[in-house]
Order: sequence, then structure tokens, then C-alpha cells
Amino acid sequence: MITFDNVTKVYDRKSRPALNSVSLDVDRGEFVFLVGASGSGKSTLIRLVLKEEHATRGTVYVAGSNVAKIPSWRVPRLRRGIGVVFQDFRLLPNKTVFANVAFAMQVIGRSRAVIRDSVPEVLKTVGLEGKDNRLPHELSGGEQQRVAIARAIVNRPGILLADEPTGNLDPTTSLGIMKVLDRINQNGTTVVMATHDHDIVNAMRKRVIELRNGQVVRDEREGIYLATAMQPVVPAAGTDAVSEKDPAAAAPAAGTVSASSRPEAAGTPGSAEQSGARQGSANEGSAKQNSTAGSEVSE
Ligand SMILES: Nc1ncnc2c1ncn2[C@@H]1O[C@H](COP(=O)(O)OP(=O)(O)OP(=O)(O)O)[C@@H](O)[C@H]1O
Repeated sequence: MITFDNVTKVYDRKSRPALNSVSLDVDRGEFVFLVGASGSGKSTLIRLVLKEEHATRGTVYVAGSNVAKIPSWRVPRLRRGIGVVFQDFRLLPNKTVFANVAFAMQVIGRSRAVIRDSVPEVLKTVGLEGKDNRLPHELSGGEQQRVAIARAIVNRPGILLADEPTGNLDPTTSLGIMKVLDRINQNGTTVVMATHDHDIVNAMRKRVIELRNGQVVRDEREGIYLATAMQPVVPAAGTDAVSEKDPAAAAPAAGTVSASSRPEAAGTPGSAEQSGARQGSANEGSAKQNSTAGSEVSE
């Protein structure tokens, strides 16, 4: 579903690469945690999948397409197949829960009848039945994130990217959000979640890909995330990609699988279409606005 083939991303030639020779495969239907300290490259990886950034070297494939070769007029179609959720929810403050989710369908021209049927269904999936008419400020943080997730899946994306979706939430609320994401994944959507949250990673026991200084240092089935992994990154300016004092950054940890191998445990439970999972977009007016709806990726 997502393949990185020896991908390097350099933002600034005087700094170390944000991603350095990253190779990995995420199969359809997998749930993958992307972990690593601040600055390790998690968000960059997500932006490359969305073609918000371009790889300096190497190739990114999404649903079999080389992202670099997708012409700009087809990028919205790529993004429609990818739901995105952020730490800060990015809801439209003056629209109700229903309208926030419906908006993701309106922008891709879904009919009112389809919207009327689909929105309550997806609100039920995320556990927000009966809250259709609330405004975002009338919801708890966890509920607001559920709205964002509903919006991200309402158009049935094949992939859901979540960048620190529990970063603003307390541990109990975070676990509720993880149950929602797990359910969406069980329904067939491939989920890639960037996180710093050890407790969540350790509770879920899903595949863990760990980045350090832009390199994959661990790719483990049913992995855990130790607090010691939260080491500061090598200072960016004028340094090499990997610190000599940090052997873990140069070699995979014991017991891990190759970064480019496919975990046998990875299931392929089928497409989002089969599942009833749905997708949506980010905030009004943003680039990720285009990450709404229907799609190439889920085709
Ligand atoms: N637009 C940009 N221009 C220049 N450098 C950037 C840009 N975006 C990210 N970087 C640099 O690339 C590296 C990786 O950043 P990235 O945001 O991908 O890390 P991250 O793991 O997502 O961090 P966090 O957990 O804090 O969000 C960092 O050194 C960062 O400073």
C-alpha cells in the first residue's frame, strides 16, 4: 500500500537529511506505529506519502503509483484516497459535528442524500451518536478528535495517516481514540500513526517502525516503545546523519526485522469499500483540504 524505496529527504543541504535512505513497505490493512523523538522524521514521512514534499532521492509508492510521477492535476485524487488526522483536530469552529463531517463529502460533490446517510453512520463508528448538532467548543478534546477521525474516514480512504492524534489528550481519552482507530483498521483501512506515546504503543502491540535521525532503526511486529528511545536527535546543522555515539541509529536492534521486509503477521483484511470505513479531509482552506474522499488509493 505504501512503499519507500531508499528514500532520502533533504530540506536544507547544510543540515542532515530529515529522512536518510529509508526503505519500508506497509501492506494493505496493516496498522503501523511510526515512533521516534521529535525531529526524527515522522511528519516528513507522512508529508511524502501525501506528496506535500518531494523525495530528494529514492521513490515513494502509494497504492502502486510512483508518487513523483503523479502529475499535479492528479494529486487531489491521490489525497482523496488518504484520510489525515492531526494532533490539533483542525475542525471548523463554526460548524456543527454533522456539518464538519459532511463538509468533507460536499467538497467532492457527494449528493445530499448520500451525505444524509453516510454522516450518521460514520459518527456511530467513532462513538459520537447523538452529538450531531454540537459545535466543536461544546465537545471534549477526545470528542473533537473523534469528529476529526469521522471526517477523515467518511469518504472511505484506503489509508488513514494520523500524526500524533493523541498528543493533546489524557491517557484514558487517548485509549478511547486508539480503540476507534483500531476498529477502523479492523474494517480494512491501512493505518499509519506517528506518535511519541509509549503507553499507547505498548498497549496496542502493533507493528512499530522507529526512526532516529531520519533513519529506520527498528521495524518490529507487535512492537513496544521504550522510554529510552526518546533520545534527542543529532543536531541538524552541519552534522552527519548518524551519530557515532549512537550505535542504535546505525544498526537495527536485536530481534527486529529488516526495514524493508513485510511482517508475516500483517493482515490484508480487504478494502475500505468492503468495510464500510469512510474518510474525509483536514481543515477548510488547507492543502490537506484535498485529502478528502473517494479514490485512487482505495480503488
Ligand atoms: N519545512 C522544513 N524545512 C526545513 N527543515 C525541516 C522542515 N520540516 C522538517 N524539517 C527538519 O527535518 C527534520 C525532521 O522533522 P520532522 O518534522 O519530520 O520530525 P518529527 O519526527 O515529525 O518531529 P515531531 O515529533 O517534533 O513532529 C528536523 O530536523 C526538522 O527540523
